[in-house]
Amino acid sequence: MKITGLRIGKLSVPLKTPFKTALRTVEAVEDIVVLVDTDTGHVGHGEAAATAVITGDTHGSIIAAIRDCIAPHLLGADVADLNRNTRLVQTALERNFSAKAAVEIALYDLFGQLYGAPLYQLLGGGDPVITTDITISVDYIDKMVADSLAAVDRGFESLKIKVGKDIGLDIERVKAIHAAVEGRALLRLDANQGWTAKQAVYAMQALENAGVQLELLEQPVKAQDIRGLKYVTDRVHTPVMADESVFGPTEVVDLIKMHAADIINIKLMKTGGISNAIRIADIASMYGVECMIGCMIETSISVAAAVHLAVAKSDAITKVDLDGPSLCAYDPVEGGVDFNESEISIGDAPGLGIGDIRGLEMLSA
Ligand SMILES: C[C@H](N)C(=O)N[C@H](CCC(=O)O)C(=O)O
Ligand SMILES: [Mg+2]
Repeated sequence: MKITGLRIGKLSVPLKTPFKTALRTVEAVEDIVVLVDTDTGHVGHGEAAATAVITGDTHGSIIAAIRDCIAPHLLGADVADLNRNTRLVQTALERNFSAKAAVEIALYDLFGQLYGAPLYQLLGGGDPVITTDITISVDYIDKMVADSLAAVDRGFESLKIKVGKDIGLDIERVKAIHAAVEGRALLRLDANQGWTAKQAVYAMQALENAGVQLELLEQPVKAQDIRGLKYVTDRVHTPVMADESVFGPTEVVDLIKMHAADIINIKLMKTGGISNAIRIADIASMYGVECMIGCMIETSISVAAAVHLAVAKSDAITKVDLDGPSLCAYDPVEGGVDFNESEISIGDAPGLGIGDIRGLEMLSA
C-alpha cells in the first residue's frame, strides 16, 4: 500500500456550551483534517487542533506545515514502513506538533487498515473500553455547581474543574462543587497556568484544610515555570500534574528527574502524534510515574487515536480526559470509536474505523 497524496480540509462542529478555561473561551471545534490517500483506495484520517495559546499552532501554520514540509516526504512511501514514515514526519520541520499529530494519526490509521486490525491491537492490545471525565468550564459558582450536578446525573464519575481565574473565587468554586457533589464524583482541578506557585500552595492548603479531597491539580503555574511547578509539587499533598509544561519525551525525562510533577498529561497535539506519545508512556512506566491521556478541543477523529493509545498503554495511562467528542453538539464522524457519555469503546473495524465525515470542507491543493 503506497501513499499517493495528502488532502487537507476544515471541520467545524459547534460545542454544546462554550468551553471556558483560564486561557480561552471556545464555542466550536474548528480543526484541520488530513486525508492520506493510497494506491489501494484506503484513506487514513487525522485531525489537528489549532490551539495557539498552548501549542502555538494556527490553521495557517498547520496547513503550511503539512502541505509544504511534511507531505512531500511521504509521497510514494510504503504504509508498512511505519517507523520510517513517522521519523520523516518528525524530522520534516521543527515543532508544529499539531500538524505532525494529524499526519501521524492518519499513518497509524492506514497501518491498521493494512493489517486489517483495530489500531490498539497493533499497539499491543488491551481492554477496548475506557472511562473519561468531563470538563466543568470556569464560570459563576452557581453555574459550575449546576454543571457539575448535571454531569454526575449523566454518569460521569470524574469532573475536571477549570479554575485559575481568581484565587479567592477559585477556592469558593471548588468548595461549593465539593459540597454539592457529596462524594459522587472524583474532582480534578485544572488551573491552566492561572496561578503563581505561592497562590497554588495557598489554595491547595486552604482546600486540604477544609477537608476538600481532590484527585489531582493540573498545571497550576505558567508552562515555562518548571521551578514553580516543583515548588507546588513539593508542598501540597494533592498530586500535581504537568500539562502545558511538557510536550515531548525529553521534557518528560527532565521533569521526572527533577520530581517537578507527580503525573504527566499526554496529548497527541503536544507530542506530535502517536510515536512520541508511546515513548512518553514507556518512559513514565519505567519510572513508575502515572500519566493522563488528554485532548484539546477536538472531534472523534483525533480523539479516537488517543483512545486506541490509552487502551494499549493502560499500564502507564491510568487517567483519561478525552471528553472532546462529548463536548461537541454532534459527532460528525461515521464509524470510529463510540463515545457514549463517560464510556468510550472501540469496535472491530481496522485502523481507527473512520468513515464519512459530515461537514468536512476540503481545501484546494
Ligand atoms: C478538553 C479537555 N478536557 C481539556 O480540558 N483540555 C485542556 C485544553 C483544551 C483547549 O484549550 O483546547 C487542558 O487540559 O488544558
Ligand atoms: Mg490541562
